[in-house]
Formats: sequence, structure tokens, C-alpha cells
Amino acid sequence: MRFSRALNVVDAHAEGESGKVVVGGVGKVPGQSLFEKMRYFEEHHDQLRKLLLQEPRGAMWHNANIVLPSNDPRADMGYVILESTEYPVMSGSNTMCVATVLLETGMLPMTEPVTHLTLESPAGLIRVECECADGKVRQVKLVNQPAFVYHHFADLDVDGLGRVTVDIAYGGMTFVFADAESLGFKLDVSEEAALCELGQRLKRAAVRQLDVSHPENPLIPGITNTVFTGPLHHERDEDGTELIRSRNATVVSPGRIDRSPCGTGTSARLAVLHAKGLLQPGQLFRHESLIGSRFDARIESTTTVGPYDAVVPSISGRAWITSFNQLVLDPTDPFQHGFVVGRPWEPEL
Ligand SMILES: O=C(O)C1NCC[C@@H]1O
Repeated sequence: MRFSRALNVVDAHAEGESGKVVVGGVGKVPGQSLFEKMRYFEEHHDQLRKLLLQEPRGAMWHNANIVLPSNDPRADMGYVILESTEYPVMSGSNTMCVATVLLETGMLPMTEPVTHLTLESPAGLIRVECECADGKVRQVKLVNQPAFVYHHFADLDVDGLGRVTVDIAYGGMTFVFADAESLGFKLDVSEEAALCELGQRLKRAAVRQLDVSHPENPLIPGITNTVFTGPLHHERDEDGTELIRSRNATVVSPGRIDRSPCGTGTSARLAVLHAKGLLQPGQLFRHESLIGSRFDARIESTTTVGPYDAVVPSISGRAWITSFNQLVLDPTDPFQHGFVVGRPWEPEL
């Protein structure tokens, strides 16, 4: 049997969110930076994303990452992130999957109790600190590129709902933030379908009514996700550490719940909370997903991005390898580039 493509894929998840890690079979990719390599896939080779993420090999809730060498002498490795409808320049859950796979498969050397990595994402360099024991990565802490707020307390006219006040913020992806309680949500998993439907409606309204453009790179995608935020709870950890805990439901395109608390959404939420005076640098913020998994986050420092005040977020979470998979493409397979069926794959916007 001759195959037209064979990819070595390590399947993983971070706090419940899928992240396939392609470790072999892609070959040479043009471009100096990982951003340029990402653009190459986007413009000339999008069939690889579709092959990995669409049916019959993928599912709407899958993400994938292509591990590639970085040309930056400071970086240990690079990666391009592939999602259902876009190429985000950064992703928290995917970065945790990539770091865990690189260390647990021996692609990069693991040092116990802590391994420091620098990974080049399309958004830039990401510093990663992995707690390791007995050959296992127990916790991945990543320091994201700066997050900032585009619009505070913006009024949106939403079809069938009227006026809703939202914030729009960037944390590697761009999010609409809306208060869950005032929209009638308890943030229970039973509300999944309604959250996805309204999340898409809010996102569509925001794209039409509010301008966003990343000041350092206008090619970074605009608003593609909605975060429904729960109330803030001021608590103490089992070991007495003070923290602020909050639940969220992140609706990523094309309209499905992020199973993890969403690392880029958490980064953007830190920027929103800081701008509102509700979170200070160094304070522990524990973000919970709709399935109850969690990321611990902090504002490491403050900075600016173009005209915006910004925060440098760190996000910690855990990832696990679930399978080793050799994905092949038979040249007689009629579905060379994958396919999609029905809801929620409606045309975007
Ligand atoms: O953790 C994150 O940032 C994300 N999880 C899937 C969609 C986003 O990239």
C-alpha cells in the first residue's frame, strides 16, 4: 500500500481540551519565523489543517499543533497551532500539550524537578516552566505574550436580545466578555447548547459593531470567541493561599465549548480584571472551565502594546498524552481534505 501522506501524531489533552501534536511527517516549511510558517499553511497548505481536524480523522472539538524547528537561537522548538476555523497565534491549552509531548517523548531533554523551555509560537517566544517528576510533566506554566483590552463596557446590539454590555480583549486570541448571570446562565454544563448559540450571536454582533486590530501585527485574527464570565469568589486555598476563583464558559469558533478554562481567554480576562481594578499583579486567579477543570493564572508584570495598557500573564495547567497515532492518507480516499456536516459548522459570519 502506498500512502500520499503519513503523519506521526501524539494525541494529548490539557485540562480536557484536545491538542494533537504532529511530531513528524510534515517536512520542510517555508518561512523564517513561526508566524511566517503559520501564514504559509494558511495561504498554501490549509488542507493539512482540514485533514487533521475535520471528519473523518478529526472532530469539531479537536485542535492540532505542528512542531517545527525554530530559527530563533533563543528557542528550543517552534509550533504552529491549528484550530477548527482559524490559525490562532497563541493557545494556552495547545502550548501545554506541546510542552508535555516534547518532554515526555524525549524530543527535548527533561530535567527534574523543573525543566525550562522557550517555545516559539506564531505570537512570539513563550517561556515555559514544567514541573517534572518520574518522567512525567506534572504542571506546565507558560508566560504568554501581553494581553490587553480593546473595548471596556461597550454596548452591543444583539439580535433577539437587545443591548448587552461587553468587554473585548486580546490574550493571543480575541474575545468578547459577557456576564453570565445577567444573561440568565449559571454556567452549568447542561447549558452547553444555549451558551454556544448565544456565544456565536454575541461574537457576530461584536465583529460587526466593534473594531479591533492588533497594533503590532494587523494580520492577527480579530474577534473569534466569546467568554461568559461567572462571579468572582475571594477564597483561600487548602494551604492558605489567598486567591480569586471564577468559573467561565468559553465558546470557540465555530460554536463549541472549550473543555479547558482557555489559556488565551484567561490571559485576556486577567487584562479585563486588571483594567477594572479587580486584580493586581501577583494575585492568584483560579479560572474554572464548564467541566470543572482549572488553570491558575497571575499577572506577572504590566507593560504596553501600542496605545494599550497591557499585562503579561502566566497560566498553569496540566496535560496528558492519550495516544500515539500514525495518521495516513490513502490516495484513493475520496475525502482527501476532510469534510464538515451541519451544525455548528454554519458559515462563519
Ligand atoms: O487554551 C486556549 O487558549 C484555547 N483552548 C482551545 C482554544 C484556545 O486556543
